[in-house]
Amino acid sequence: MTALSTLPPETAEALHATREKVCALHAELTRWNLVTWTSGNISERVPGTDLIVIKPSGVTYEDLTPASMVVCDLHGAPIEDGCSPSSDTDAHAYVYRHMPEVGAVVHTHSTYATAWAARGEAVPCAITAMADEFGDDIPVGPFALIGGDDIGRGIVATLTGHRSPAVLMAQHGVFTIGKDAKSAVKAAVMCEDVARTVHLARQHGPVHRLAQEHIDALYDRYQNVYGQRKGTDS
Ligand SMILES: O=C(CO)[C@@H](O)[C@@H](O)COP(=O)(O)O
Repeated sequence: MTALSTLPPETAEALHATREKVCALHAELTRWNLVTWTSGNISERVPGTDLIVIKPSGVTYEDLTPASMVVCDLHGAPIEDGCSPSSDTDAHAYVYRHMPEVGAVVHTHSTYATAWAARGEAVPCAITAMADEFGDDIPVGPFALIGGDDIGRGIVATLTGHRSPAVLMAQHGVFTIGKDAKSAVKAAVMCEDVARTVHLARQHGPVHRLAQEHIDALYDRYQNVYGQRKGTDS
């Protein structure tokens, strides 16, 4: 068990900043009604290290603090004594080991998206907001019991080579990935938003997937043109 005090100063500083950020972003899961009680969790890589920070298991959101965020290696083992890491840590860690481009992982049981997961049905890319953020349908991954690599393996198998940053794990809930925790949280927020919209639309009639050429054009615009140019004050 490595004592955090033995880490180089720059690593300790990066770790502290990541703990602060990951703790603060958990408030976005409750703000957008994506979680109930202690469900859900966020993790992020600590820059320049083979460490991650993840939510402690079973701690209510109002009791989360930066210091309670658990520091683990890429196999999900805590590197110091303290809180027990999320029960989904194995899944997060598997994603980090097999998708090096992923900087953060989020897990929720958000209502509408989890209803699609309960049916094992992908959310069809039927609205422009889906094309913007997901660039495709939101896919379904296989059901897997918690603990071990099965959930993580299903996430990686489903999202590798897929434009969507979100996957609906069958009969379980949502996992999203991103370059950083804010991106992965945004994907979770948008996943629930579009799952609700398409669900409500389908209650009153069929929904139709957008033409692929339109999905591609919308995705390219949103990912590469939308918003403020990088580096401009906004
Ligand atoms: O979905 C599961 C397990 O897969 C929940 O227990 C999870 O959302 C919350 O667990 P943690 O409190 O992070 O251990």
